[in-house]
Amino acid sequence: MSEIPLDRYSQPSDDFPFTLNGSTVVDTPVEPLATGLAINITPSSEFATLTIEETVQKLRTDIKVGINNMEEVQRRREIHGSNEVISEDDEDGDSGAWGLLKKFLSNFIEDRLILLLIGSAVVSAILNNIGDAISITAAIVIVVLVGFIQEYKSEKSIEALNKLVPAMCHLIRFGRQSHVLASTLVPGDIIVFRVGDRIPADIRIIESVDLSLDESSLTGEPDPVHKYVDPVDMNPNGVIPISERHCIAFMGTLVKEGHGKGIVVATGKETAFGSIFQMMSTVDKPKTPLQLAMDQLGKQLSLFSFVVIGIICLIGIWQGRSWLDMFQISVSLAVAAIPEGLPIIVTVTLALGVLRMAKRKAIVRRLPSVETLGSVNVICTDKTGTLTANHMTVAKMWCLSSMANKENILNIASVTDLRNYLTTDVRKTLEIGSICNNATFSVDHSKFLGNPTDIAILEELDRFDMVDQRPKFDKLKEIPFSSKRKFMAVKVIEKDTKDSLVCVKGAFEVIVNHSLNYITDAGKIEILSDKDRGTIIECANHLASDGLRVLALATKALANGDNESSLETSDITDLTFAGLVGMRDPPRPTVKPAIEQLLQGGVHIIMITGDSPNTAISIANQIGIPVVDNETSVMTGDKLKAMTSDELSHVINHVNIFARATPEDKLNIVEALKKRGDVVAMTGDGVNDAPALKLADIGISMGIIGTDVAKEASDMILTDDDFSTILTAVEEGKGIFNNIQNFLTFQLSTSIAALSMIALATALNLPNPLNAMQILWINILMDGPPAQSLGVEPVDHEVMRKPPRSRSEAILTKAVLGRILGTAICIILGTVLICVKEMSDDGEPSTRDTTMTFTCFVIFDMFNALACRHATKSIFEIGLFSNTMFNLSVGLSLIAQLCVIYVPVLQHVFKTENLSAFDLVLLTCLGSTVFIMDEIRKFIVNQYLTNFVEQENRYATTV
Ligand SMILES: Nc1ncnc2c1ncn2[C@@H]1O[C@H](COP(=O)(O)OP(=O)(O)OP(=O)(O)O)[C@@H](O)[C@H]1O
Ligand SMILES: [Ca+2]
Repeated sequence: MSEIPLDRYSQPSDDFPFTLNGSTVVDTPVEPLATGLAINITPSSEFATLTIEETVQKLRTDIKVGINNMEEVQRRREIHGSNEVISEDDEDGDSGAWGLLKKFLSNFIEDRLILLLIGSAVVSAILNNIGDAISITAAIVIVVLVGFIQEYKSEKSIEALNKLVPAMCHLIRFGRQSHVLASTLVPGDIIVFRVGDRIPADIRIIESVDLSLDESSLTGEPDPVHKYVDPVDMNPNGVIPISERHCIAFMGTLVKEGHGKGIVVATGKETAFGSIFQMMSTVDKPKTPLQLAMDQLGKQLSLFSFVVIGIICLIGIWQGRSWLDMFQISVSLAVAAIPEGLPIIVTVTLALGVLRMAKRKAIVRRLPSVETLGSVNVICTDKTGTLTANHMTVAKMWCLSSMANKENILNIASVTDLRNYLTTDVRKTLEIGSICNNATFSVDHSKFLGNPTDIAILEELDRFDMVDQRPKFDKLKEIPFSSKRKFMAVKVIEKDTKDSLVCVKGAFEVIVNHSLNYITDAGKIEILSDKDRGTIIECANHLASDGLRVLALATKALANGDNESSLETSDITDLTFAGLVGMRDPPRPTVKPAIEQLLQGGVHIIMITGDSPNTAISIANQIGIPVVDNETSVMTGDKLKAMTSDELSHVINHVNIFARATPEDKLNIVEALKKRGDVVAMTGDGVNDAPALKLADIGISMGIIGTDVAKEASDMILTDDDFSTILTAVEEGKGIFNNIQNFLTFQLSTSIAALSMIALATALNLPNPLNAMQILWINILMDGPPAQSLGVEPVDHEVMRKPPRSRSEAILTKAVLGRILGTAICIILGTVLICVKEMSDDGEPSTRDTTMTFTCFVIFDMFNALACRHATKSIFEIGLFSNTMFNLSVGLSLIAQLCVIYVPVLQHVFKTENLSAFDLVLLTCLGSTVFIMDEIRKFIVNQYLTNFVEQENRYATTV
């Protein structure tokens, strides 16, 4: 049974057609939909009208503790099934051996060519040509079997793709909260959710704080919907439409704002999403551009082959050959020449590539993205957590009064006893840092959990012999940190003294602008002069140029006893400045080499960060992002906002850093780049990043710190949040494309050679060099395992030295076509040579003659496959044994070929006879010419390329 997690790559949330025929789906049973299917009433329509108490009672659960009995959980799972949406397609497709057999048999009927072959077997039988009839039947079964196995494999690998991103949720059960797989939920479970989460089941909301959900995946309505806990009035006319169930959070929708809590009322198929999905499963999965191109190529080739075969057939009959013979040859030729396996091999190659990428920490959510990856020429990346480790430590501190200027910055890392430096302003700075803080110590993990910036401050307290100040205070209100505001503030009241104050920490520009006073080393409060402001900014910039993230800390005393829980952004004025802290977040060690390779491959890299320009430049220098000139290469968010999209696209070519940028700026950046025709990859993790991730050609989200919203909007997820994984993915993307080109070369050259040879023989009125069975055999080699194994050729790391492929570039480039024709000509000449030599003795095609010709062709083709493993590199460079699948399938094909020649039963079927060892050696020598020829071509190409690169380098050094 194949589960379809909501993340199913083939079902992007934005274009998954929940709106059928323009009308929004509403789950009333009365209205059958255009597809002829009515949607069932789902439990949420009833629960929407119940109060919280009624819901709790009905589902026998507890708001605080959740379900408190494992047996009960199991019982409910047995009744309702696991919380997964399963498509009906897969359900009956998997109903055991019978389902498989049915599928297998349907292959005989669906393929018209196979039907024709069956027809010809029947005709042979009627004409008493039993031998022929049996052989053809055997051949048909083999052909269909090979195709069937491949198709099965392709389906299996696509199913595996669907399971790559399991949905998770925060569950309360047995009185504890835990992070679990969404598939484990049962009705009655209590769930908490917050901004960025995806709703894991249909949930009756019992707590809602500023809660609004994006239900577009369900209703097609783009605006977020507010949700609250009050029940909906009963609807006398029947069922309440989905859009009016404002106390229900539906499975698959996304939390856009706020947070909440709720009781699971329906899971899996019983959810609104599930009931709609069941209908949708009949809708065709979208194909990737490459698959479409392959389909088209297949159609063109079919048409071409049909015309050629038609002509061959007519000429043959006109020449007076047996029409049954001609019919059989033509149909076999059609089976062989038409690369019907092509689309499947492409799909399998893409799917296997995606699985390989997943092992290397990049999960591609949509198949077409694999192709786009190879064309990416601009990567926009976040700094914190992607380029850097996201592990912050306080490296330096500075206070105005006790340290005066940038010469006296306190270097925390190099001081052994920090207690000696604990002046009042330093103490205040740290106190504010611990009060304005959301990190918590987890005894379970024996470390701090929360925002790395917050953690860094708490971790430093010990060395100053200080303790967390939060237990002394009651928190009244918080303005949470946001990348847009760039500060965080809390209003607290001291428990003992009832002193009320505001503590703020954030980007130094913001804090300094809102500061009126500063605190001295003796604890007095003095007016902050403009000169002082200048000094602070100078020191902050000095810290930043060292690659540190700089935060300023400030406070503001309120009236004693002020316990009103209100705090607005406008209250953050007239602050008292305390000090600066500089935090180090070291670059990930893997990033520098990755950037070097990407730059070599002509990829433009842009860092987008909320940190200050100096911090960004310093980090860029450390990891090798070129900053040619601090004026043109670095742009701040303010400057960016003042520009139009057109203006931006004119200058963006030179920009490598956007500093003090907000997630909203990312959208403008992507737009400007796309305007230039760039193929853009953009990283992101927050809810605000989603629009930019969607707009980018490849939206990349972070597996660890990313929100569900960002993941949903993205095309690819980095499970380790590491920038260098993007390189891996781009590399794989390019590699997969090359592999596809390579097996295309192999298939098409074989196909053209076979077709031309028969056409030639017919046109020249010579006997047919290959009989129907032999042609079908060649078809199996060509469409089957050897071709498939070319698709899993390991990636050659040198692909990164070539520039990104243009998106409009055809798969069959001139170079590829040249290779195909060259190879085909070589095979034809060689095989015709053998054929003519063998037939020259008596002019009649004996069994030996066709055996020789047939074996010659097969050996040629295996050498051809070997040559096709790489477009430009010698086989000895890539290693004869680097593709085990290939060696295995070619080895087995050759053994099978020997069986066909030497095993008596098969001799009968294929009309072959024993060949001498000398014959085999001769054929091998001849067959290897196609390989040798290609090696020579590669040598010449490489020679030319090296010269070219040398010239380029020489040019680069002279400039
Ligand atoms: N938890 C926090 N509390 C207060 N201020 C913070 C906090 N985190 C960051 N800042 C301040 O806001 C600035 C911008 O941080 P922000 O988190 O927006 O950067 P970012 O966009 O995450 O960085 P990047 O794009 O490199 O990942 C920082 O330079 C810092 O001064
Ligand atoms: Ca074929």
